[in-house]
Amino acid sequence: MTPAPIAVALDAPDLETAARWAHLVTPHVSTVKVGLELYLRYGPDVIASVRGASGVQVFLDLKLHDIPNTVAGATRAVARLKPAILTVHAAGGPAMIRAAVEAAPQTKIAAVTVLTSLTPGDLEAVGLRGPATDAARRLAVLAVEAGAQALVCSPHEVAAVRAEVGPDVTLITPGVRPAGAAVQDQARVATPEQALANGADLLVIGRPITGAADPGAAAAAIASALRRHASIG
Ligand SMILES: O=c1ccn([C@@H]2O[C@H](COP(=O)(O)O)[C@@H](O)[C@H]2O)c(=O)[nH]1
Repeated sequence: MTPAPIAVALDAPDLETAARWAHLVTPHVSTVKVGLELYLRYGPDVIASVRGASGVQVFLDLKLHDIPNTVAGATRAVARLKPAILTVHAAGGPAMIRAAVEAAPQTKIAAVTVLTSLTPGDLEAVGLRGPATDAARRLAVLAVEAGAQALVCSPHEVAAVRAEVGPDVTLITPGVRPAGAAVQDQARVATPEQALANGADLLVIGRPITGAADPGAAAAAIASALRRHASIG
């Protein structure tokens, strides 16, 4: 069976836990995601540990955001680990995004538009007036024009972003919660089925899977619900 288009966020406090989660979920999902907590604690070794023998696709979610020269250097430093996807913040601007794209020709650079944890009040407070969709669309176009091959946005904005950037850009949505699951610190959320129906290519799901008693079973259940939905819808 083809693994589901899910990136499991391995936000674990230690390497052993992350490697165990990766081992349990990789039969069911296409991708595992390494974020700041794990990478800052363990560095490059974490990639081999979570990739394991399965060779699952690794998404390195470092959300780089600095001047272009610094981001180019940081991107070169991690490109040798061959992550399939690496994130930068779209708000870093076109020159920064282009620097990342040129520094890692074998890795998809994904630009984060508007963090899924931000509420309308938060957006206003950081000077982004108007709906999240407006900012996400604007940042998406800027990032794609600068060479980004993928974008990160919430399931609420993904249809509008797709309409702006067309079918060839990979759209990645965190902020995904199965019906009834706790929303936690996320703000703009939807179910896995809704996120896919809205046009997402890859769903980022962390705690609803890794916080389950059996993360492998939780990943398998979401994957099979998505398959059922796709065959009915
Ligand atoms: O806008 C964004 C960008 C990245 N993330 C990351 O996705 C996961 C979500 O984990 P959950 O446990 O499913 O909430 C996490 O690693 C974030 O750093 C995001 O949530 N929103």
